Amino acid sequence: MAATSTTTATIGVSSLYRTPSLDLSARRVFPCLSDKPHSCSGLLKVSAAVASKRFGSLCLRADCRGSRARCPMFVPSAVASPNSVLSEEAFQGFRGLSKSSLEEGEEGYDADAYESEEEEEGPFSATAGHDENELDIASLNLPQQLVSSLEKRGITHLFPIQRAVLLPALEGRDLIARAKTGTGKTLAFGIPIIKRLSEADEGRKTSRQSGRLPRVLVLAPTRELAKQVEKEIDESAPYLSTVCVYGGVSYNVQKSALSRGVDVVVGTPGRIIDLINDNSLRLGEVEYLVLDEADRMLAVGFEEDVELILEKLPSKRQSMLFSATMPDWVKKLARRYLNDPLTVDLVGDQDEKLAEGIKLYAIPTTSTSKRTILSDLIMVYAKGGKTIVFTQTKRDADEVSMALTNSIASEALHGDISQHQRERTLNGFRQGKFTVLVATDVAARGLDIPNVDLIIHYELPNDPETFVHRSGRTGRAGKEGTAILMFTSSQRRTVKSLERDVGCRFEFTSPPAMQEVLESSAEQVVATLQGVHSESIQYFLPAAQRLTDELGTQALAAALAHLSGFSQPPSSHSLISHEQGWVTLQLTRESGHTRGFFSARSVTGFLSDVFPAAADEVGKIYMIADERVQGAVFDLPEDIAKELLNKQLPPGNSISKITKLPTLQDDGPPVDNYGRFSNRDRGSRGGGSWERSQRVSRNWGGRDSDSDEGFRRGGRAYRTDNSWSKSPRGSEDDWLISGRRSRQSSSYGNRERDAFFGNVCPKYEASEVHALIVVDLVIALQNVLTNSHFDGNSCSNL
Ligand SMILES: Nc1ncnc2c1ncn2[C@@H]1O[C@H](COP(=O)(O)OP(=O)(O)OP(=O)(O)O)[C@@H](O)[C@H]1O
Repeated sequence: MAATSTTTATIGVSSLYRTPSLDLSARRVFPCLSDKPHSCSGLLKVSAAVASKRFGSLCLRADCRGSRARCPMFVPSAVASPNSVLSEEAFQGFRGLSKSSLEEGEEGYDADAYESEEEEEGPFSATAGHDENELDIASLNLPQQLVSSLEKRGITHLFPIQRAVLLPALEGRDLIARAKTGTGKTLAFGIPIIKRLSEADEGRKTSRQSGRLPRVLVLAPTRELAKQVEKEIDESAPYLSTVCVYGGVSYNVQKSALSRGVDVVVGTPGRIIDLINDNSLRLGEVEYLVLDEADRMLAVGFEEDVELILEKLPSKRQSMLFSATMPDWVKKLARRYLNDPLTVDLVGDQDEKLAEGIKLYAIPTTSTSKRTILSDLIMVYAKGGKTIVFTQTKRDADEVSMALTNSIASEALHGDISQHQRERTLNGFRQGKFTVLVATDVAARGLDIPNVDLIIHYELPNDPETFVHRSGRTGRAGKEGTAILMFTSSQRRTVKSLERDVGCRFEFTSPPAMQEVLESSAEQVVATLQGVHSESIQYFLPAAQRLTDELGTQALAAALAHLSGFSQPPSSHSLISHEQGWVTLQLTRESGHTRGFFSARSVTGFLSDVFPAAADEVGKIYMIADERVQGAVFDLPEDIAKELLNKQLPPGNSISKITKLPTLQDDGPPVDNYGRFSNRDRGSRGGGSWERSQRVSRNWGGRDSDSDEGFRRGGRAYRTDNSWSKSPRGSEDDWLISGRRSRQSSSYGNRERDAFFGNVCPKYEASEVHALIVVDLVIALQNVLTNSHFDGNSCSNL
């Protein structure tokens, strides 16, 4: 420390932007950097985005350090290249980033020393004279038309990623950028490109020339994202001609739009290649290239197409690459096709990757209870707002959507649905014609649907990135939102891994109790009533008057109950399986009264002693996770439970009906796809999560169950190396500790088997199906035997 002389200049970013021209270099803003001999030119750390919750507080700070040893300039990685623009957060996570930087293998820098200096100043030290209003878009010397069209859409201040990208993009630098979901990446490249195109067009007669070739090419991995980017650019700069090209629709419209002359082409790689081959799209005049969601290109198998397109671009151009992660292929692209790129990272490895304002819940379910719980979750957590439910497969998306439609208007969105229908569905959802969209991961990335209140991960995502992108469909543009992860008992550990990988915390909670569902549906009905037209009300007033006279508030309550779909009283349901007609009880034993190890077997034994009918009918039994409590929860049919609750119990034991599940013990291996394909890589848990995630992404691409443009490179992975992890059968039984088969579990078996063959048969040859049947039987037998070890009674069920 003593040997270091540190000069820190902290300057409000507005002083940068208020200069007459935005075409400034950092050195002009911080003259000390270039003028003073001690200033070690290039020793610039621009902490471009210190985002407050409201994206409000931003400062740029230049640190001129007199010591070579301690200076970020000497970090020879691309991330910390002399002109890198990094957030404070990114700098905190610098060590991890530099590992995965483009110039791997070179010497690192003393991150600890650097951090200690950070601490002295405080990583987010308030900027003297910083004023949010100084950053408003109107004062940035942008084209007036652009400012007005942004203003019309309520966009008056730059978001952090936009602030961070603006200056270097205007300087013509190539960029690699990373920011959290929903934080405005599209306009981050959109605004500078539009500004430069507009300036170039000023006074040019030929700017509207028919047949002109595109100057901007934006590559997006999915049709939906491409359309969205096009919309954002078109709405921001309607005076430019923007054309979107993607597969699944006729070529003619796209070709004639291109032939009329175009400024910006946004598209998916497959269709772009087709149009190039057809000579309808010529890229010889492209000055700006944007690769949006570059890692996703890899995941959906667009590597070759992207490279082919990049080869066809003029070498003199500006390129901007946006990517959530940096798989090897993306690094390779950056090395090969970007010119001395500047890295803008507003995420960093240590931080939560989700936008702030997204509340996360994890809710235990079983495969049989999922659907019932789902509609309750939507009722209680979305409260009539927009919800996106994510499934793993197209089939599930269809089925879940169909099942929901009985109670809530919903539609499915996945890759097998025609492009036109997908667009109709998305528009309907945007306009609020229906409130629940059930989608595969095709919809997870990039879709910007305003005001989505709730995301439900009906099935666990395959990797942390998918979780982040799915969840990022809510809480956009600084708004609040909720994401709920549904998991089964055997997936609890996976949920914990997810927390670690994403850097987030779930609130573990039970499925909504019936009371909550009733209250929420009453609230929604009341809200709907408020929307009834006053004229319509007049027609019903006499009847309402009569009813009120006869029944008082009962009349209104009856109407609310009916409109909520509860004309009949709700039946009780299990908290474990959510099946109707069942209740969940908790047995607790005081510590002095236990004989040996308290287990599921002790529970059945206990029930046999107290009330044999209960032992015969008991459903699933789970031990309570809290070590200080000797207890278990179990399901019983409602009538049996009532009788049991009236029985005299041996001293030290108590049984009660519960309305919320306590935390239960974990059993069995995780049953999901999460990180499965990266197990080998993960074995050495040494790499940072950025590094790990590359491997996840690469492998994940191979099994995408619903990728865009028909890029389906793997079948449904029911059978994996040594497990049946996605098989719908048996997953429950894997962790079932129940001593006996109950009515519940036997019905489960049939249903699941049907689902299994229904799912598998269309995808497999007859011989494979036979093999699957055999394996299925073997597993079933193993389960029975396992249970018979556990509880001799099970054998009698054979
Ligand atoms: N400066 C701004 N002020 C207000 N709203 C903005 C601003 N910039 C962008 N938005 C809005 O925020 C929303 C999210 O922007 P965008 O889709 O570009 O985010 P993103 O970072 O690309 O998200 P994702 O990673 O999910 O693709 C859009 O509706 C956009 O219009």
